[in-house]
Amino acid sequence: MENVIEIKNVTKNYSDFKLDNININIKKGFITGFIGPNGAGKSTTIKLIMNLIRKDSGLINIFGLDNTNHDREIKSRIGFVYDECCFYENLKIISNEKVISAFYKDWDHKKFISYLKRFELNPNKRVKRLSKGMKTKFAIAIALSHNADLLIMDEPTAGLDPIFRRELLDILYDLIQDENKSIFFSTHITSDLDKIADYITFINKGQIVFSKSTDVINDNYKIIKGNKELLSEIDKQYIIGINKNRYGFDALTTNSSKLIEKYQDSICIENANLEDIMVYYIKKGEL
Ligand SMILES: Nc1ncnc2c1ncn2[C@@H]1O[C@H](COP(=O)(O)OP(=O)(O)OP(=O)(O)O)[C@@H](O)[C@H]1O
Repeated sequence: MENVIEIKNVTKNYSDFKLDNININIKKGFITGFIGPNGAGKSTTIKLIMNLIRKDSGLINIFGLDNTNHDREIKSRIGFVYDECCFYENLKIISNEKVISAFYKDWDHKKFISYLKRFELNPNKRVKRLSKGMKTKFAIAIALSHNADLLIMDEPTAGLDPIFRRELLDILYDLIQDENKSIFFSTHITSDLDKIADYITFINKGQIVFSKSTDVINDNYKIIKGNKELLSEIDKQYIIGINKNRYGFDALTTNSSKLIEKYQDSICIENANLEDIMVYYIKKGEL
């Protein structure tokens, strides 16, 4: 399967943080969600992909091209949404379009106007007068209006109301039906990813915990529950993280079949969602 982004052995050092020799492959034609707790390194990774900061070592290829040597060419094919997007605050939305559209050879004015209507954004409003959510909608409208092959978004749904969030997920889902388009976005709202992501990359403390398809995740990650007696007995090699409570424990495992075989009726099993997986990996608990 073709990769649209390849991150190979990339390291970035800050005074009290290290993005530590990370490797990520983002598949062409799919939606990949990027998850991890605050300060895990998501924005740093995205800034490195977008060549906004300099890496200390490693390689980043986008569309098969080195992202530092082919900066302009690559960026013209990416729709990018992030918090510190640099629009012209004093200009109206429609005047921003005139400036920004010049950067993209495939700019589609009609599409942009239709997104403004759909997102209920007044083209004559100055950017500085937009609310946080409206600014994000404006950034999304821009990102969607130049026929980009790849959408990269850093927490695009933060600050959006649930109705628009749903609409955005529908737009992203429709977009990906064209198998040549790819989407990579970070979010803390893991339920959004439960709905639409094909792959998940999970980062913690500057290291990649895993990159897996959502099918593999759904099939393999389970929450098991048992009582206090079982807690002392259970084979800890099959447990990723554990949460003890008054009655016993619940724990994350990728080996539920082994545990069922061993403990049969003493445990009960539930599916784990992405939030469970993140929480149990990070708060591993005392095994
Ligand atoms: N310019 C910088 N100088 C020094 N440290 C930085 C700089 N930018 C980011 N960091 C540090 O890098 C670490 C990772 O930050 P990053 O913004 O990548 O995390 P994140 O996963 O996006 O977090 P969040 O979910 O809170 O947005 C943090 O400890 C942060 O303080």
